[in-house]
Amino acid sequence: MERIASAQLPTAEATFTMTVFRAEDGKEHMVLSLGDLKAEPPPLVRIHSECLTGDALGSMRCDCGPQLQEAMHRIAAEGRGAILYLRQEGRGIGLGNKIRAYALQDQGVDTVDANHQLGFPDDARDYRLAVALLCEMGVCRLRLLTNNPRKVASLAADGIEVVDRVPLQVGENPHNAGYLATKRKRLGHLLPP
Ligand SMILES: Nc1nc2c(ncn2[C@@H]2O[C@H](COP(=O)(O)OP(=O)(O)OP(=O)(O)O)[C@@H](O)[C@H]2O)c(=O)[nH]1
Repeated sequence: MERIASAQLPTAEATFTMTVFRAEDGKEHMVLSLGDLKAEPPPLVRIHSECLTGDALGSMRCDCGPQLQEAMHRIAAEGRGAILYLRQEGRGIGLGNKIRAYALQDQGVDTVDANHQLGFPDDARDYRLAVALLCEMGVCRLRLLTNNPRKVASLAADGIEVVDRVPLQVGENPHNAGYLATKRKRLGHLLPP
């Protein structure tokens, strides 16, 4: 993981430091950070997977956009923390394939079966990327903003101590109710029924 550049990024929530890293496959990933990440208590961290449709366009098919906004808001409120923005669009299958999966979901297939019909696993992400970024920043203990127990387990398996899982339940709407229900029932996300 190569550190490329860092600069200040003023936003409505806070002025974050944005740092770009390049992985061995050439993909660029981003960390938005605030305050001293090595101080106690362990910082609030969000590991966010790229979602062009939700993060940039405000799509209501998923909860990604509101989760990103809420993570920025909570980190700003604490005055320290980080968002790792991983370029693993579409749970790792890429934008074109995610839209193929959306087209299948438009015909009634759920998000997991749509991935399978396209020949992908339900979740193709690799959190070793996140571990490499955390190690680069010297963060070995954190409080993780997520509803996804798989994320917590992946980090723990690679030696990152998740001292607390902080739920991030925002952005439910009539368009994504079925999608969220599938995340809960088939992907193990800790979401209210
Ligand atoms: N393949 C696929 N990817 C999707 C779909 N909807 C959203 N995504 C992607 O899912 C990723 C976000 O993952 P989620 O499963 O929503 O949440 P998570 O990161 O596992 O868990 P949280 O930390 O609780 O948010 C982003 O990369 C989105 O682009 C879909 O229907 N199909």
